[in-house]
Amino acid sequence: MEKKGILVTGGAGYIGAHVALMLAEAGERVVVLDNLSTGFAESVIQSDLIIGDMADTPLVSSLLREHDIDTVMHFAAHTIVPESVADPLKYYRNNTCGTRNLLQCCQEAGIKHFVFSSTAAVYGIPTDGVAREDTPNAPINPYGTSKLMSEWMLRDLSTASPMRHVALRYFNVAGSDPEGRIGQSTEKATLLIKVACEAAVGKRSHISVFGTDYPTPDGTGVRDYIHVTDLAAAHLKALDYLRGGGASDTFNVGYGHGLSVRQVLDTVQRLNGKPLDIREEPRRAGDPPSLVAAAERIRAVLGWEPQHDDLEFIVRTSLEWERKLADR
Ligand SMILES: NC(=O)c1ccc[n+]([C@@H]2O[C@H](COP(=O)([O-])OP(=O)(O)OC[C@H]3O[C@@H](n4cnc5c(N)ncnc54)[C@H](O)[C@@H]3O)[C@@H](O)[C@H]2O)c1
Ligand SMILES: O=c1ccn([C@@H]2O[C@H](COP(=O)(O)OP(=O)(O)O[C@H]3O[C@H](CO)[C@H](O)[C@H](O)[C@H]3O)[C@@H](O)[C@H]2O)c(=O)[nH]1
Repeated sequence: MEKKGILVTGGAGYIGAHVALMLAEAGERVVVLDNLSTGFAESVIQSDLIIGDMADTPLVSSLLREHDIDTVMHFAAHTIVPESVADPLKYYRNNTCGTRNLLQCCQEAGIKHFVFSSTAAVYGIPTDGVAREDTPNAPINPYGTSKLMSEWMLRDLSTASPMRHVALRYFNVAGSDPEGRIGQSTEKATLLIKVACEAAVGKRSHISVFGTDYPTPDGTGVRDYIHVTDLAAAHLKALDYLRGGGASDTFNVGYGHGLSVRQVLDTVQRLNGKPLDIREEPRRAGDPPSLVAAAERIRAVLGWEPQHDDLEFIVRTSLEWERKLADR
Protein backbone atom coordinates (compact mmCIF):
# COMPACT_ATOMS: atom_id res chain seq x y z
CA MET A 1 0.00 0.00 0.00
CA GLU A 2 1.30 3.45 -0.86
CA LYS A 3 2.45 5.59 2.05
CA LYS A 4 -0.05 8.15 3.35
CA GLY A 5 0.60 11.67 2.09
CA ILE A 6 1.44 14.88 3.93
CA LEU A 7 -0.25 18.15 2.99
CA VAL A 8 2.00 21.18 3.45
CA THR A 9 0.00 24.41 3.33
CA GLY A 10 2.15 27.45 2.52
CA GLY A 11 4.85 25.14 1.18
CA ALA A 12 5.90 27.66 -1.49
CA GLY A 13 6.85 30.11 1.27
CA TYR A 14 10.17 30.51 3.04
CA ILE A 15 9.83 28.02 5.89
CA GLY A 16 7.26 25.67 4.34
CA ALA A 17 9.49 25.11 1.30
CA HIS A 18 12.42 24.09 3.52
CA VAL A 19 10.21 21.66 5.44
CA ALA A 20 8.60 20.22 2.28
CA LEU A 21 12.04 19.60 0.80
CA MET A 22 13.32 17.91 3.96
CA LEU A 23 10.22 15.72 4.11
CA ALA A 24 10.56 14.72 0.45
CA GLU A 25 14.25 13.92 0.97
CA ALA A 26 13.25 11.73 3.91
CA GLY A 27 11.04 9.70 1.54
CA GLU A 28 7.67 11.26 2.44
CA ARG A 29 4.99 11.86 -0.17
CA VAL A 30 4.36 15.62 0.00
CA VAL A 31 1.62 17.73 -1.56
CA VAL A 32 1.96 21.51 -1.27
CA LEU A 33 -1.09 23.80 -1.27
CA ASP A 34 -0.21 27.47 -1.74
CA ASN A 35 -2.01 30.47 -3.22
CA LEU A 36 1.36 32.12 -4.06
CA SER A 37 0.31 35.33 -2.28
CA THR A 38 3.81 35.60 -0.79
CA GLY A 39 5.29 32.29 -1.97
CA PHE A 40 7.06 31.23 -5.17
CA ALA A 41 6.27 28.21 -7.34
CA GLU A 42 9.99 27.66 -8.03
CA SER A 43 10.58 27.12 -4.29
CA VAL A 44 8.61 23.87 -4.50
CA ILE A 45 11.11 21.23 -5.57
CA GLN A 46 10.58 17.49 -5.20
CA SER A 47 6.86 17.86 -4.26
CA ASP A 48 3.54 18.34 -6.06
CA LEU A 49 2.28 21.93 -5.99
CA ILE A 50 -1.42 22.71 -6.02
CA ILE A 51 -2.09 26.40 -6.48
CA GLY A 52 -5.13 27.35 -4.42
CA ASP A 53 -6.38 28.86 -1.21
CA MET A 54 -6.71 27.02 2.10
CA ALA A 55 -10.09 28.74 2.55
CA ASP A 56 -11.39 26.96 -0.57
CA THR A 57 -13.12 24.18 1.36
CA PRO A 58 -14.18 22.04 -1.64
CA LEU A 59 -10.64 22.17 -3.03
CA VAL A 60 -9.03 21.26 0.31
CA SER A 61 -11.52 18.44 0.99
CA SER A 62 -11.00 16.89 -2.42
CA LEU A 63 -7.23 17.07 -2.27
CA LEU A 64 -7.12 15.50 1.19
CA ARG A 65 -9.14 12.62 -0.20
CA GLU A 66 -7.53 12.27 -3.63
CA HIS A 67 -3.97 12.38 -2.29
CA ASP A 68 -4.73 10.05 0.63
CA ILE A 69 -3.45 12.51 3.23
CA ASP A 70 -3.28 11.66 6.94
CA THR A 71 -1.00 14.50 8.13
CA VAL A 72 -1.21 18.25 7.63
CA MET A 73 1.64 20.68 8.24
CA HIS A 74 0.18 24.15 8.26
CA PHE A 75 2.41 27.10 7.33
CA ALA A 76 0.05 29.19 5.19
CA ALA A 77 -0.41 32.60 6.78
CA HIS A 78 0.21 36.31 6.49
CA THR A 79 3.26 37.05 8.60
CA ILE A 80 4.13 40.75 8.62
CA VAL A 81 3.60 42.25 12.07
CA PRO A 82 3.29 45.97 11.12
CA GLU A 83 0.83 45.06 8.35
CA SER A 84 -1.27 43.17 10.91
CA VAL A 85 -1.46 46.31 13.05
CA ALA A 86 -2.60 48.40 10.06
CA ASP A 87 -5.05 45.81 8.67
CA PRO A 88 -6.02 43.40 11.48
CA LEU A 89 -9.03 41.88 9.71
CA LYS A 90 -6.82 40.74 6.84
CA TYR A 91 -4.89 38.71 9.44
CA TYR A 92 -7.94 37.35 11.22
CA ARG A 93 -9.49 36.34 7.90
CA ASN A 94 -6.50 34.50 6.51
CA ASN A 95 -4.69 33.23 9.60
CA THR A 96 -7.65 32.54 11.89
CA CYS A 97 -10.67 31.97 9.62
CA GLY A 98 -8.47 30.25 7.02
CA THR A 99 -7.17 27.88 9.68
CA ARG A 100 -10.69 27.23 10.89
CA ASN A 101 -11.78 26.22 7.37
CA LEU A 102 -8.74 24.02 6.97
CA LEU A 103 -9.46 22.33 10.33
CA GLN A 104 -13.04 21.66 9.33
CA CYS A 105 -11.81 19.85 6.21
CA CYS A 106 -9.28 17.95 8.36
CA GLN A 107 -11.98 16.85 10.76
CA GLU A 108 -14.24 15.68 7.94
CA ALA A 109 -11.38 13.80 6.27
CA GLY A 110 -10.27 12.14 9.52
CA ILE A 111 -6.77 13.68 9.46
CA LYS A 112 -4.70 12.04 12.20
CA HIS A 113 -1.78 14.41 12.71
CA PHE A 114 -1.49 18.18 12.46
CA VAL A 115 1.66 20.28 12.88
CA PHE A 116 1.09 24.01 13.24
CA SER A 117 3.48 26.94 12.66
CA SER A 118 3.00 29.11 15.66
CA THR A 119 5.18 31.94 16.86
CA ALA A 120 6.95 33.45 19.83
CA ALA A 121 4.69 36.44 19.15
CA VAL A 122 2.01 34.64 21.24
CA TYR A 123 4.04 35.58 24.35
CA GLY A 124 4.11 39.33 23.77
CA ILE A 125 6.65 40.79 26.19
CA PRO A 126 7.56 38.29 28.93
CA THR A 127 8.83 40.16 32.01
CA ASP A 128 12.27 38.51 32.18
CA GLY A 129 12.74 38.19 28.40
CA VAL A 130 12.58 34.40 28.54
CA ALA A 131 9.48 32.58 27.26
CA ARG A 132 8.61 29.13 28.58
CA GLU A 133 5.77 27.17 27.02
CA ASP A 134 3.71 27.90 30.15
CA THR A 135 4.51 31.63 30.19
CA PRO A 136 1.12 33.38 29.93
CA ASN A 137 0.07 34.24 26.39
CA ALA A 138 -0.23 37.97 25.88
CA PRO A 139 0.26 38.84 22.21
CA ILE A 140 0.67 42.54 21.52
CA ASN A 141 -0.27 42.60 17.84
CA PRO A 142 -3.01 41.10 15.65
CA TYR A 143 -0.54 38.74 13.98
CA GLY A 144 0.29 37.12 17.33
CA THR A 145 -3.38 37.07 18.34
CA SER A 146 -4.42 35.50 15.02
CA LYS A 147 -1.93 32.66 15.59
CA LEU A 148 -2.89 32.19 19.23
CA MET A 149 -6.54 31.83 18.23
CA SER A 150 -5.48 29.08 15.83
CA GLU A 151 -3.62 27.33 18.65
CA TRP A 152 -6.80 27.44 20.71
CA MET A 153 -8.93 26.01 17.90
CA LEU A 154 -6.43 23.20 17.50
CA ARG A 155 -6.40 22.50 21.23
CA ASP A 156 -10.20 22.25 21.27
CA LEU A 157 -10.45 20.16 18.11
CA SER A 158 -7.79 17.74 19.39
CA THR A 159 -9.87 17.35 22.55
CA ALA A 160 -13.09 16.77 20.64
CA SER A 161 -11.75 14.44 17.93
CA PRO A 162 -9.12 11.72 17.40
CA MET A 163 -6.77 14.19 15.69
CA ARG A 164 -3.56 14.98 17.59
CA HIS A 165 -1.37 18.03 16.98
CA VAL A 166 1.94 19.68 17.73
CA ALA A 167 2.13 23.49 17.77
CA LEU A 168 5.67 24.76 17.24
CA ARG A 169 6.33 28.31 18.45
CA TYR A 170 9.18 29.54 16.30
CA PHE A 171 11.55 32.22 17.51
CA ASN A 172 13.54 34.29 14.97
CA VAL A 173 14.02 32.16 11.87
CA ALA A 174 16.83 32.96 9.40
CA GLY A 175 19.30 31.36 7.02
CA SER A 176 18.70 29.22 3.96
CA ASP A 177 19.22 25.73 2.57
CA PRO A 178 22.99 25.05 2.95
CA GLU A 179 22.99 23.58 -0.58
CA GLY A 180 21.66 26.88 -1.96
CA ARG A 181 18.55 25.43 -3.62
CA ILE A 182 15.98 27.56 -1.76
CA GLY A 183 15.98 30.53 0.58
CA GLN A 184 14.00 33.52 1.78
CA SER A 185 12.69 35.48 -1.19
CA THR A 186 10.05 37.43 0.75
CA GLU A 187 9.26 40.86 -0.68
CA LYS A 188 9.24 43.88 1.65
CA ALA A 189 10.99 41.95 4.40
CA THR A 190 11.16 43.48 7.86
CA LEU A 191 13.18 40.80 9.69
CA LEU A 192 16.66 41.88 10.82
CA ILE A 193 18.90 39.27 9.17
CA LYS A 194 17.04 39.40 5.86
CA VAL A 195 17.09 43.21 5.80
CA ALA A 196 20.78 43.34 6.78
CA CYS A 197 21.70 40.87 4.01
CA GLU A 198 19.70 42.91 1.50
CA ALA A 199 21.69 45.97 2.58
CA ALA A 200 24.92 43.95 2.29
CA VAL A 201 24.26 43.11 -1.38
CA GLY A 202 23.17 46.66 -2.22
CA LYS A 203 19.43 46.06 -2.43
CA ARG A 204 18.94 48.62 0.36
CA SER A 205 20.91 51.78 1.02
CA HIS A 206 21.23 51.27 4.78
CA ILE A 207 20.10 49.33 7.82
CA SER A 208 18.39 50.88 10.84
CA VAL A 209 19.06 49.82 14.42
CA PHE A 210 15.78 50.26 16.22
CA GLY A 211 16.77 51.28 19.76
CA THR A 212 20.20 51.52 21.36
CA ASP A 213 19.05 52.20 24.93
CA TYR A 214 17.54 48.84 25.88
CA PRO A 215 18.55 47.28 29.20
CA THR A 216 20.67 44.69 27.34
CA PRO A 217 24.49 44.25 27.34
CA ASP A 218 25.05 46.53 24.31
CA GLY A 219 21.77 48.47 24.42
CA THR A 220 20.24 46.82 21.32
CA GLY A 221 17.42 44.24 21.12
CA VAL A 222 18.22 40.60 21.89
CA ARG A 223 16.58 37.66 20.07
CA ASP A 224 16.93 33.90 19.72
CA TYR A 225 17.89 33.38 16.05
CA ILE A 226 17.44 29.86 14.69
CA HIS A 227 18.58 28.38 11.37
CA VAL A 228 15.72 27.36 9.07
CA THR A 229 17.19 23.86 8.56
CA ASP A 230 17.13 23.19 12.31
CA LEU A 231 13.56 24.49 12.39
CA ALA A 232 12.63 22.18 9.49
CA ALA A 233 14.15 19.22 11.36
CA ALA A 234 11.91 20.02 14.34
CA HIS A 235 8.90 19.35 12.08
CA LEU A 236 10.18 15.90 11.18
CA LYS A 237 10.68 15.19 14.90
CA ALA A 238 7.11 16.35 15.56
CA LEU A 239 5.89 13.99 12.84
CA ASP A 240 7.77 11.02 14.37
CA TYR A 241 6.35 11.93 17.76
CA LEU A 242 2.75 12.05 16.51
CA ARG A 243 3.13 8.85 14.49
CA GLY A 244 4.50 7.22 17.63
CA GLY A 245 1.30 8.08 19.47
CA GLY A 246 2.50 11.27 21.22
CA ALA A 247 -0.16 13.45 22.83
CA SER A 248 -1.02 16.91 21.51
CA ASP A 249 1.53 19.43 22.76
CA THR A 250 3.17 22.82 22.23
CA PHE A 251 6.91 23.47 21.97
CA ASN A 252 9.18 26.47 21.64
CA VAL A 253 11.67 26.20 18.80
CA GLY A 254 14.73 28.29 19.54
CA TYR A 255 18.29 27.66 20.69
CA GLY A 256 17.71 29.06 24.17
CA HIS A 257 20.15 31.97 24.04
CA GLY A 258 20.02 35.47 22.63
CA LEU A 259 22.09 37.63 20.30
CA SER A 260 21.93 41.40 19.96
CA VAL A 261 21.26 43.50 16.87
CA ARG A 262 24.87 44.73 17.03
CA GLN A 263 26.22 41.16 17.15
CA VAL A 264 24.17 40.30 14.07
CA LEU A 265 25.28 43.39 12.14
CA ASP A 266 28.96 42.87 13.10
CA THR A 267 28.75 39.33 11.70
CA VAL A 268 27.05 40.46 8.48
CA GLN A 269 29.75 43.12 7.92
CA ARG A 270 32.61 40.73 8.68
CA LEU A 271 31.32 37.98 6.38
CA ASN A 272 30.44 40.43 3.63
CA GLY A 273 33.86 42.10 3.87
CA LYS A 274 32.63 45.67 3.92
CA PRO A 275 30.87 48.06 6.30
CA LEU A 276 27.14 48.65 6.21
CA ASP A 277 25.57 52.09 6.46
CA ILE A 278 24.11 51.62 9.96
CA ARG A 279 21.69 54.26 11.24
CA GLU A 280 20.67 54.40 14.88
CA GLU A 281 16.97 55.10 15.27
CA PRO A 282 14.42 55.17 18.11
CA ARG A 283 12.88 51.95 19.38
CA ARG A 284 10.30 50.31 17.11
CA ALA A 285 6.85 50.25 18.70
CA GLY A 286 6.00 46.97 20.39
CA ASP A 287 9.53 45.50 20.34
CA PRO A 288 10.49 43.70 23.57
CA PRO A 289 14.07 44.39 24.77
CA SER A 290 14.81 40.67 24.81
CA LEU A 291 12.94 37.54 23.68
CA VAL A 292 14.62 34.19 24.13
CA ALA A 293 13.17 30.67 24.20
CA ALA A 294 13.25 28.33 27.11
CA ALA A 295 14.25 25.52 24.78
CA GLU A 296 14.55 22.40 26.92
CA ARG A 297 11.16 20.77 26.32
CA ILE A 298 11.52 20.18 22.59
CA ARG A 299 14.88 18.50 23.15
CA ALA A 300 13.57 16.36 25.99
CA VAL A 301 10.23 15.33 24.48
CA LEU A 302 10.85 15.33 20.71
CA GLY A 303 14.57 14.52 20.83
CA TRP A 304 15.38 17.56 18.64
CA GLU A 305 19.11 18.26 18.40
CA PRO A 306 19.99 21.43 16.52
CA GLN A 307 23.00 21.30 14.18
CA HIS A 308 23.50 24.98 13.32
CA ASP A 309 23.48 26.96 16.56
CA ASP A 310 26.04 29.31 15.05
CA LEU A 311 25.37 32.92 14.01
CA GLU A 312 28.11 32.77 11.36
CA PHE A 313 26.46 29.81 9.65
CA ILE A 314 23.05 31.50 9.78
CA VAL A 315 24.39 34.74 8.29
CA ARG A 316 26.60 32.97 5.73
CA THR A 317 23.71 30.97 4.27
CA SER A 318 21.46 34.07 4.30
CA LEU A 319 24.10 36.12 2.48
CA GLU A 320 24.70 33.39 -0.09
CA TRP A 321 20.99 33.29 -0.90
CA GLU A 322 20.76 37.09 -1.09
CA ARG A 323 23.69 37.19 -3.52
CA LYS A 324 21.93 34.59 -5.66
CA LEU A 325 18.74 36.70 -5.72
CA ALA A 326 20.76 39.81 -6.60
CA ASP A 327 22.37 38.01 -9.57
CA ARG A 328 19.01 37.04 -11.08
N1 LIG B 1 9.61 33.76 9.41
C1 LIG B 1 9.56 33.73 10.74
O1 LIG B 1 10.51 34.21 11.41
C2 LIG B 1 8.40 33.12 11.47
C3 LIG B 1 8.42 33.15 12.86
C4 LIG B 1 7.36 32.55 13.55
C5 LIG B 1 6.33 31.91 12.86
N2 LIG B 1 6.33 31.91 11.51
C6 LIG B 1 5.22 31.23 10.83
O2 LIG B 1 5.75 30.33 9.87
C7 LIG B 1 4.86 30.20 8.76
C8 LIG B 1 5.61 30.40 7.48
O3 LIG B 1 6.16 31.71 7.47
P1 LIG B 1 7.18 32.19 6.34
O4 LIG B 1 8.18 33.07 6.99
O5 LIG B 1 7.64 31.03 5.56
O6 LIG B 1 6.22 33.11 5.47
P2 LIG B 1 5.94 33.12 3.88
O7 LIG B 1 5.10 34.32 3.63
O8 LIG B 1 7.20 32.97 3.13
O9 LIG B 1 5.08 31.79 3.68
C9 LIG B 1 3.68 31.73 3.82
C10 LIG B 1 3.14 30.97 2.63
O10 LIG B 1 1.73 30.78 2.79
C11 LIG B 1 1.09 31.06 1.55
N3 LIG B 1 -0.30 31.43 1.88
C12 LIG B 1 -0.70 32.50 2.61
N4 LIG B 1 -2.05 32.50 2.73
C13 LIG B 1 -2.49 31.39 2.06
C14 LIG B 1 -3.78 30.84 1.83
N5 LIG B 1 -4.88 31.43 2.29
N6 LIG B 1 -3.88 29.70 1.12
C15 LIG B 1 -2.76 29.08 0.63
N7 LIG B 1 -1.52 29.58 0.81
C16 LIG B 1 -1.38 30.71 1.52
C17 LIG B 1 1.92 32.15 0.93
O11 LIG B 1 1.76 32.27 -0.47
C18 LIG B 1 3.33 31.70 1.31
O12 LIG B 1 3.87 30.83 0.35
C19 LIG B 1 3.74 31.20 9.01
O13 LIG B 1 2.62 30.50 9.53
C20 LIG B 1 4.32 32.14 10.04
O14 LIG B 1 3.31 32.71 10.83
C21 LIG B 1 7.33 32.51 10.79
O1 LIG C 1 15.66 46.66 10.30
C1 LIG C 1 15.64 46.20 11.46
C2 LIG C 1 14.85 45.08 11.80
C3 LIG C 1 14.88 44.65 13.11
N1 LIG C 1 15.64 45.27 14.05
C4 LIG C 1 15.70 44.76 15.42
O2 LIG C 1 16.11 43.40 15.34
C5 LIG C 1 15.46 42.61 16.35
C6 LIG C 1 14.71 41.48 15.67
O3 LIG C 1 13.64 42.02 14.89
P1 LIG C 1 12.89 41.20 13.73
O4 LIG C 1 11.99 42.15 13.03
O5 LIG C 1 13.90 40.45 12.94
O6 LIG C 1 12.05 40.11 14.54
P2 LIG C 1 11.03 40.28 15.76
O7 LIG C 1 11.72 39.72 16.97
O8 LIG C 1 10.49 41.63 15.85
O9 LIG C 1 9.79 39.36 15.36
C7 LIG C 1 9.85 38.22 14.57
O10 LIG C 1 9.97 37.09 15.39
C8 LIG C 1 8.89 36.88 16.28
C9 LIG C 1 9.20 35.64 17.05
O11 LIG C 1 10.14 35.95 18.01
C10 LIG C 1 7.59 36.72 15.54
O12 LIG C 1 7.54 35.47 14.88
C11 LIG C 1 7.40 37.81 14.55
O13 LIG C 1 6.41 37.39 13.66
C12 LIG C 1 8.60 38.10 13.71
O14 LIG C 1 8.38 39.33 13.05
C13 LIG C 1 14.56 43.57 17.11
O15 LIG C 1 15.26 44.01 18.26
C14 LIG C 1 14.37 44.74 16.16
O16 LIG C 1 14.15 45.98 16.79
C15 LIG C 1 16.43 46.37 13.72
O17 LIG C 1 17.12 46.94 14.57
N2 LIG C 1 16.40 46.80 12.43
